[in-house]
Amino acid sequence: MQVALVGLGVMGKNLALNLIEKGLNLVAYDKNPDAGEDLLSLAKKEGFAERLHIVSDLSDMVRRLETPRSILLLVPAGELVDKVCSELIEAGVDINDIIVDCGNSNYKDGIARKLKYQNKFEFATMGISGGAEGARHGPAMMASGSEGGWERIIPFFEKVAASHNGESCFARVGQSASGHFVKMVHNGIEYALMQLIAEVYHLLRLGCGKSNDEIAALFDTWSEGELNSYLLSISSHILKLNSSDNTPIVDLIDNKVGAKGTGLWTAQNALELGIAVPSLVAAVQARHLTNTQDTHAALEMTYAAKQPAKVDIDLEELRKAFHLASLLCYRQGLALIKGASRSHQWKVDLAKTLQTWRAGCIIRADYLDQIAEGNGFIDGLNDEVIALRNIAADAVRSGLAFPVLAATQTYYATLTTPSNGHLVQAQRDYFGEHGIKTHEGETCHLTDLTHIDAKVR
Ligand SMILES: NC(=O)C1=CN([C@@H]2O[C@H](COP(=O)(O)OP(=O)(O)OC[C@H]3O[C@@H](n4cnc5c(N)ncnc54)[C@H](OP(=O)(O)O)[C@@H]3O)[C@@H](O)[C@H]2O)C=CC1
Ligand SMILES: O=C(CO)[C@H](O)[C@H](O)COP(=O)(O)O
Repeated sequence: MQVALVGLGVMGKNLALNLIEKGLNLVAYDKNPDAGEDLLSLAKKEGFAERLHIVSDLSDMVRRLETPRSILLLVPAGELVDKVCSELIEAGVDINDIIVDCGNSNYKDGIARKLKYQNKFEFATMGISGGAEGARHGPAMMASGSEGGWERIIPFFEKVAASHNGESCFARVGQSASGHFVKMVHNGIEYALMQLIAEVYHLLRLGCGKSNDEIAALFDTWSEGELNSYLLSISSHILKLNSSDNTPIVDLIDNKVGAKGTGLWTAQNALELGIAVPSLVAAVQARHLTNTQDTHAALEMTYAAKQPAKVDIDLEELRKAFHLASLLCYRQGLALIKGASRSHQWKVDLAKTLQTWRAGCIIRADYLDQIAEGNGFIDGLNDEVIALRNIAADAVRSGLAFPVLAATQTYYATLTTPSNGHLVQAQRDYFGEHGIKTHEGETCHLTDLTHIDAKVR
């Protein structure tokens, strides 16, 4: 089988090597000729360059491909995707060809492009996760759509993707551009889990005065049990890295955090759909706050100045709190996918979605077994509930900032304790005559239930 790949950066180069290694013939192009040369020399070194053909323009690529053509794009999201699509039309792709956008594109752009290109070629979308290592050795692949062109390439993607217990982490999760929506939410969860780990680190380092090595050792102990996850493992590894003069690498890094858009889109979509994902939103805003010039988060860049320990944390309680908080981040993401699927009629299969996250991707974790068992995956975690409450309280008492930990504890409490919406309903009706709904389900006004002599002015 033969496919083409446009964009040979971090993801494209590594996916290209993976594709060739698995037996595919690849025609590859990047606007930067050095990227093609670099890929060719890597493929030579690994001994499978005979299945790789680097081209220096898209017309040559289109000419060389067997028809119907299958072309993958791994270029930065946004206008560049349309630019490459236009160039490919110019180069001669036709209605029988499939072009799969594999970047982190906004799913709304995917829906628009499907319509825009419907008479030119088949436009399909697929989210990929796993970074450079995943792309090289087996990423998670979240595809969608029911187009005919997929049938040609699916058997191959199933082999190229990571696998978990012998099952591929490639799936067409639902209809339309739902694959990109699922990848977007994957990243929203990713932001929240990264921030949560950073907050646990923060509490231990500044709150309890532990060293990077001690925290790394604790993370390693946790990884030996049910908390084993890719993000926890890389965090421990990072904490153990030292510069040549033995300074911990983390202490040399500025604390302003960038973002490319998927976390923000997750928050925006959740707000638009009316689905609560407070931990995911808090993680996006935590990044924003690191970039706000006049906050301490931005000004006090490093941990170099030693601060005295302020809180006494029970480490077993911290482990349990971290466990429940992590599960709750996935719960929010899955609720968002479910709600969006219902609104857009995408028929997203959550079991297939979770299957794509089992290996290869950034949010892979052993406790996904627990999540895959179904909706009740946070039921019965009574000790963890108490632990989350106690740790959140300890954290707040330290005076340091824990946006995701606090939001997650509040999220759980909101799910499981009485709400105070009745007073807010009454306030809205008092000033704006918006109406209230009673326990009996009757819609009326405060003035239907009581006589109000004179309203507060
Ligand atoms: N890095 C990651 O961990 C992940 C990234 N993604 C997504 O995958 C996509 C690619 O990401 P990544 O590989 O990191 O990005 P890179 O910036 O490393 O690579 C993009 C490549 O596309 C090339 N390119 C740009 N414009 C064109 C064009 N018009 N024609 C051909 N090639 C072009 C770039 O060339 P040049 O450098 O000369 O501009 C570059 O080599 C993005 O959408 C990203 O969000 C998804 C999952 C993980
Ligand atoms: O998709 C990814 C991982 O799954 C990319 O690494 C992405 O760039 C991460 O998002 P951000 O750059 O906003 O942190």
